[in-house]
Amino acid sequence: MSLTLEARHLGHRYGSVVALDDVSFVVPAGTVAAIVGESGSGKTTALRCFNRLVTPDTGDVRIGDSGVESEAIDALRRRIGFVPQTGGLLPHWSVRRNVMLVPRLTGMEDGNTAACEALRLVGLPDETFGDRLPRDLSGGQRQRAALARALAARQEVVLLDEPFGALDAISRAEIHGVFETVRAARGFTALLVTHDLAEAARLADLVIVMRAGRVEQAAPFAALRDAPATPYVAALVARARDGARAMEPA
Ligand SMILES: Nc1ncnc2c1ncn2[C@@H]1O[C@H](COP(=O)(O)OP(=O)(O)OP(=O)(O)O)[C@@H](O)[C@H]1O
Repeated sequence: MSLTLEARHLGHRYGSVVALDDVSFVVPAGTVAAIVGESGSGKTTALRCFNRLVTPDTGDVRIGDSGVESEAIDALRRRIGFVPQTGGLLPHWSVRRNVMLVPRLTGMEDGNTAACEALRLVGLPDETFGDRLPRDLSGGQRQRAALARALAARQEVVLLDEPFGALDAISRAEIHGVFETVRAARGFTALLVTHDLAEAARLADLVIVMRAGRVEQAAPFAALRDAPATPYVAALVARARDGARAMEPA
């Protein structure tokens, strides 16, 4: 089973900076949504409302049928997979110990099996990679291990904050494939922050375009491309198209 995610009229300020200004969207159960937008548009702040790293000044966030405020913060964070920008693996712990963390904390009876399953899904079998330290992995492998950690307790909701941003184009393409495999196997609901519209188009069913703390448009990529709601969305799509052309061989 997977769960619907919903942001309802979120508002948030950091001092005088308005980070979120009446942000609403729905991510249907079992789908992937990407929040895209330029630096400072409020993407990370919106994402962090879902695991209560940020408490919005106004509005509320719901996962399934309940508001996130109604659940103890630790319990909430353990049932939501989270992949931060840097992966967030503990550097002195082996890959296996990192991936086992949440299954252990939640007392999962088959935690070991679940962790090994997650590692196999992301293409890092425990026999080969379990004993390694994060520094002994490539950047792409580290982010795969971070993805395995976020899924090891069979989480139904996954939040990803620019998880592939620091990778080169080849590792990115590889991990996109891994993400799609994992998604097909698990059927979670995911919210992904990225500044890359092409990545959003590939991985997400719904693309939420943010600008200056507001949602400009939330729609499947094809709808953004064919019927952009604002000149900003049209410009973003045109820029992504030009970028894709520049990558093609001459
Ligand atoms: N802890 C903070 N204190 C003060 N201002 C903050 C804080 N976190 C974010 N901001 C400001 O709030 C606005 C939105 O930030 P946020 O990180 O949500 O944007 P973003 O779209 O995720 O940006 P990026 O792509 O650069 O990560 C920005 O103007 C940022 O400078």
